[in-house]
Amino acid sequence: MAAASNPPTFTPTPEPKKVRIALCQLGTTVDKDENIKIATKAIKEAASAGGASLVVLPEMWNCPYSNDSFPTYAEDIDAKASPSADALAKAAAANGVTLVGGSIPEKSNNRLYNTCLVFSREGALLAKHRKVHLFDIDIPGGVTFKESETLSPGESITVVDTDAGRLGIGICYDIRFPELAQLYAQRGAQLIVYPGAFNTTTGPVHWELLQRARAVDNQLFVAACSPARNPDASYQAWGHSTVVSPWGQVLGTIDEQPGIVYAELDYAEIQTRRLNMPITQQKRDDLYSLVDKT
Ligand SMILES: NC(=O)CC(=O)C(=O)O
Repeated sequence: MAAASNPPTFTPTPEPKKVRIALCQLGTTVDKDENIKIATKAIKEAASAGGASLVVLPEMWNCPYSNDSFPTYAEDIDAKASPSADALAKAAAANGVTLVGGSIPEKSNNRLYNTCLVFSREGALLAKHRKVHLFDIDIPGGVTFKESETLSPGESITVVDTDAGRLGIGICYDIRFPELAQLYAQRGAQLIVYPGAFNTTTGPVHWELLQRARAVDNQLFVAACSPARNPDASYQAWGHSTVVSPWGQVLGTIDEQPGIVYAELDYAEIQTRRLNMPITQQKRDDLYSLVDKT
């Protein structure tokens, strides 16, 4: 039997617990300051009225989703010149929530990235994930988009321990790559969070399907948070922010309008599903394996 080239077992996860998650499906405008206000208000509502301890924002929540916008709305996070990051840190601390801050265009060393920031309940920056797989597609009669015209891909993957569990982070198109989710599962992620903005061509067919597939393949929770649809925008977001259980059940979802989706995540379900159906022990490392190159 050939030796497996990567560890066959899961990294131990933090203690199972229950977490109330809120996905804020924000309506974005062309006005960045206004978008920051909208996001701040939604985080407050999710924490106070909604009782969430984990709050998630959508992909590119501070700007329109377009290659024209990314360079002009981009902020330098490392240089601490980021009003959006500052607002997120403050909102996480003011409301005492773990915050997966969707994504914003980031500028760094003459490059642009599609970047997600994760903050602790105290407002400390815990992780920064740059979208690894850029969204370059051309579907005639449907949607054509080429993020690589303006953006560069991230070069690392992100698993982060938070008060709301061990989270794997991906951004939108990253969800289409099952190996990434599998690596996150191997590293003990309990929940994979995908800020994302599918569209009216791919969304109806693939959005929920991919979330349920990643959840069932890896027997963990998946949450994907979209912007609301703006009829005036050049890119028509699908909306439908959704939370899925390790059994592939939709725990919460919404249509394309602005709103907040809530769900209870009971992390004990992960262990139950893996005990009941031990696919990670049953996989054939002698026939195939996933290579972790990070
Ligand atoms: N916007 C994306 O990154 C991905 C998307 O819309 C799709 O995969 O479809």
